[in-house]
Amino acid sequence: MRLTLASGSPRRRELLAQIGVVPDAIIPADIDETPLGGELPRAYAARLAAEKSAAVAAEGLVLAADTVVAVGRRILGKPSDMAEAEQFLRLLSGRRHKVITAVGLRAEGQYWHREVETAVKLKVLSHTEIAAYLASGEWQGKAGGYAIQGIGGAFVPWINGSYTNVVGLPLTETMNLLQGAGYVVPLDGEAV
Ligand SMILES: Cc1cn([C@H]2C[C@H](O)[C@@H](COP(=O)(O)OP(=O)(O)OP(=O)(O)O)O2)c(=O)[nH]c1=O
Repeated sequence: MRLTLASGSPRRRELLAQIGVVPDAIIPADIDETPLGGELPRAYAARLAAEKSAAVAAEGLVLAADTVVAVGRRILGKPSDMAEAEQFLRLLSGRRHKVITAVGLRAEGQYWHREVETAVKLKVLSHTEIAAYLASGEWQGKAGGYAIQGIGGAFVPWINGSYTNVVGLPLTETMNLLQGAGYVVPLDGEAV
């Protein structure tokens, strides 16, 4: 069965590769990521994953995902510039927050999806740490302005839930969606 990954995120491709899933095509979806008025983080992520999967026309299965950081009702997406990344890091400093990834899988006429939440705590960040992190550029393209899989990992003393969900694709749920749609993953019996 043909699988298209509707994502430009190298992390999503690498996470799939980690479980032996190699898409037949990778086509990033170009959609408007502006939240609707009053839209809650989980609903926003779910809507974007659905829109990304629908924006790519392909035979077979189309997989898409969207990751956001949620501080209460507030949605932190990818910072648009360094000033916004700084705002996000100041807000997240010393705080527990949620990282929500919505995964969507589309096949002709059908759509399956899961929204997964991981609780993450960031340590209290000093001005020096924030300045050095901003200078590293790692915040670019990362929801909430940090990357747990990078230097940002040093800011995270605690998580509760799926790690791969924070990096951008919850592998357990993604594998379940693929299996449910009849896609044969290596864990079904092929050599990994
Ligand atoms: C919190 C966090 C997010 N991220 C990333 C995962 C996502 O790639 C990104 C959130 O942006 P998304 O809009 O979910 O995805 P994307 O623009 O990177 O790719 P595409 O829409 O084409 O699939 O933040 C990390 O890599 N590490 C982290 O610790």
